[in-house]
Amino acid sequence: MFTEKLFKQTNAYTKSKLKMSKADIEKPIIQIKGLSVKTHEGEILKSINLDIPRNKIVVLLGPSGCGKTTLLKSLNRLTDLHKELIVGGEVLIDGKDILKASQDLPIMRQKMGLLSQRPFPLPVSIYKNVSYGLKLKGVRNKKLIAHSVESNLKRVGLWDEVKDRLNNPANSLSIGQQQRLCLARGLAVKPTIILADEPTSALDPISTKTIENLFKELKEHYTIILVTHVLRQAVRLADHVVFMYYGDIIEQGHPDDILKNPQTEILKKYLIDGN
Ligand SMILES: Nc1ncnc2c1ncn2[C@@H]1O[C@H](COP(=O)(O)OP(=O)(O)OP(=O)(O)O)[C@@H](O)[C@H]1O
Repeated sequence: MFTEKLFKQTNAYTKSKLKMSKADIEKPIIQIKGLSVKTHEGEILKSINLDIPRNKIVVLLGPSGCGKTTLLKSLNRLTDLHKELIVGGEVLIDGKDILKASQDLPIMRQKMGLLSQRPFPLPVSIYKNVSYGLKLKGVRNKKLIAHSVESNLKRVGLWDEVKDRLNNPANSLSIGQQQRLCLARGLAVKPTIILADEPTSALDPISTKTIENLFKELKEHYTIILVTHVLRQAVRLADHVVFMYYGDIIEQGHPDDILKNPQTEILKKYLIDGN
């Protein structure tokens, strides 16, 4: 009985995906329509239109200050935390406009895992970091929680490294391990989208490669939106590249077109200078 329930819960996402028609799977998971973000001092995003395809890695590129992080923050309404930001337009996730105040924010945010430049583990144990989201959702079944902790730590390749010290504080891990722990914490609440803002910028090359390999595996089940300044990382990972400049999308498309055959002088210069 328990095994059956566990199976049902742990496979909920796969099943919901199987229920989707081919046409639904091919529809963009996110449609951004006329998204503008401004302050009283000026525009940060200038009426952006962008479709994010499902189960792909979409890379946001562009010089510092062009609005990449602001775009990511708009997708899970972290912009709400900055009262000075005035947000307009529509962000449709699976057809629902998440900018509408009536949306249930916590549920909407659960659909999105967030990885930042530096990992922010909670100041509790490794185990509690991964179980946190499920507990918040009201799950009390200890076997189910233990299964989730183990399977998500395995998924990010951390289980063998931490299985004998699950009760140690999360901040006893290396920065690379902490970043994978944060990814496991996010995956435990079964998001459909992962927002990653330069997630490897604080990591050593080996941890970076681990995260990159994970992203390649995870895109089978998740849509990943990745901000990076590392062009080689964009080449390695991107299915779709979006190049931004001063709050606008200048070019977007397949990495072979965007990175090897840029059409605008601005992008050509960026690819040469990296700025
Ligand atoms: N809350 C805010 N209030 C005022 N200006 C802001 C706010 N948030 C962002 N900005 C401004 O908006 C612009 C875009 O910032 P954003 O962080 O989105 O850029 P970015 O492309 O992610 O840059 P980087 O690559 O350096 O991280 C910057 O000029 C920034 O100073």
